[in-house]
Amino acid sequence: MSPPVHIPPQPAANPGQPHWHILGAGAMGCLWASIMQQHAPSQRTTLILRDRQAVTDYPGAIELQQADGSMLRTRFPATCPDELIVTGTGIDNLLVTCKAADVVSGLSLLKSNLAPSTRIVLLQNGLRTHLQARELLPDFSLYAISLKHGAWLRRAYRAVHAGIGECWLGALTSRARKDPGIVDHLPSRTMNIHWQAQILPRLWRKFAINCAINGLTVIYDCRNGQLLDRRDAQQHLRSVCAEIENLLTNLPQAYPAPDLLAEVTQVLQLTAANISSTLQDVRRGRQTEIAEFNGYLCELAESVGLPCPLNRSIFEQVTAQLSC
Ligand SMILES: NC(=O)C1=CN([C@@H]2O[C@H](COP(=O)(O)OP(=O)(O)OC[C@H]3O[C@@H](n4cnc5c(N)ncnc54)[C@H](OP(=O)(O)O)[C@@H]3O)[C@@H](O)[C@H]2O)C=CC1
Ligand SMILES: CC(C)(CO)C(=O)C(=O)O
Repeated sequence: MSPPVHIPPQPAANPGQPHWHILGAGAMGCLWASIMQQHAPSQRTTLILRDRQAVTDYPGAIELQQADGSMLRTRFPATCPDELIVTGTGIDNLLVTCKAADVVSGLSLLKSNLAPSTRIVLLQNGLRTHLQARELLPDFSLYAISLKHGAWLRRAYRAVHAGIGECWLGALTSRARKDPGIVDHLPSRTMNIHWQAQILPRLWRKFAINCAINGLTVIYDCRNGQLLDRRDAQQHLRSVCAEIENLLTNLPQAYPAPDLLAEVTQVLQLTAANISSTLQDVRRGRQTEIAEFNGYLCELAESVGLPCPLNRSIFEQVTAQLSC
């Protein structure tokens, strides 16, 4: 492995340069912080960790193994919501990289540090969080990124950029729609970020893909590609995709997902060696995002009387894994 490349310490406050705060320094937070600082060394990036104890334990730097195997070691200052609230620090740009279940509570905590002009970018999988955040902050500059990059943590603050993909960035509120220039303040080349005028259809499509894949990888306890190798899993996948397609065609607020099985098959081939995020969470005994995938789909379906037995069964089986 090559020796780490050290990025110099952060510059002092520079009014001409954006200052990004990153909420949640897990796999995605470490990846984006490192790439953002590499992309624009004169900008400042501050990590927002969960609490004061996390700030005390933080080693002062993040190491990222990049997709080409090279290592990047970058120093970042860290803070936590408590400190930001007590000091009344204003946040100009916020990248939200915690899990979906933590987004609304995290944004609510930081509300006094945010102004309508604050650019807030969500990059969670799922959909519910985006809709809830939009309800919480309707007049703010709120964006969403749908991404095909993969990252995981070797241990705390040691991330691996496992799969290079693309990202689509779009507005969730009308204020954000007026500022597509945000893409220039993000590492658009390294992360392959494209501005997407209509982000919701893309979020729905990714949601459908996560509903089809993630839970099944837990049920069959396998890497993504193995869902295509096992006859029982393949048959299950086919039926689940058909149920999701039917639900999304009939749910009033949804965007239909035509040819879902074909796209899911392609994703499984491209990510064959990956362990899905949900299976990784189950193996580590961590809360999964299954409630945001099949759980949310069932809530939507059942609220209008649409049957969803396969998705309900996936939701229940995955949830049961963590409670036993
Ligand atoms: N990893 C991947 O390859 C991909 C991830 N995504 C999406 O990105 C999101 C993040 O995923 P990932 O990085 O893997 O998740 P991780 O669990 O690795 O990271 C989440 C981090 O957020 C922290 N956190 C939670 N709440 C707060 C809070 N209130 N204040 C500060 N920090 C907080 C967690 O801290 P603690 O450890 O204390 O809980 C944890 O460090 C998910 O929604 C996922 O679906 C999308 C595509 C790919
Ligand atoms: C598309 C997929 C399944 C790739 O692993 C993913 O997004 C995840 O693991 O959450």
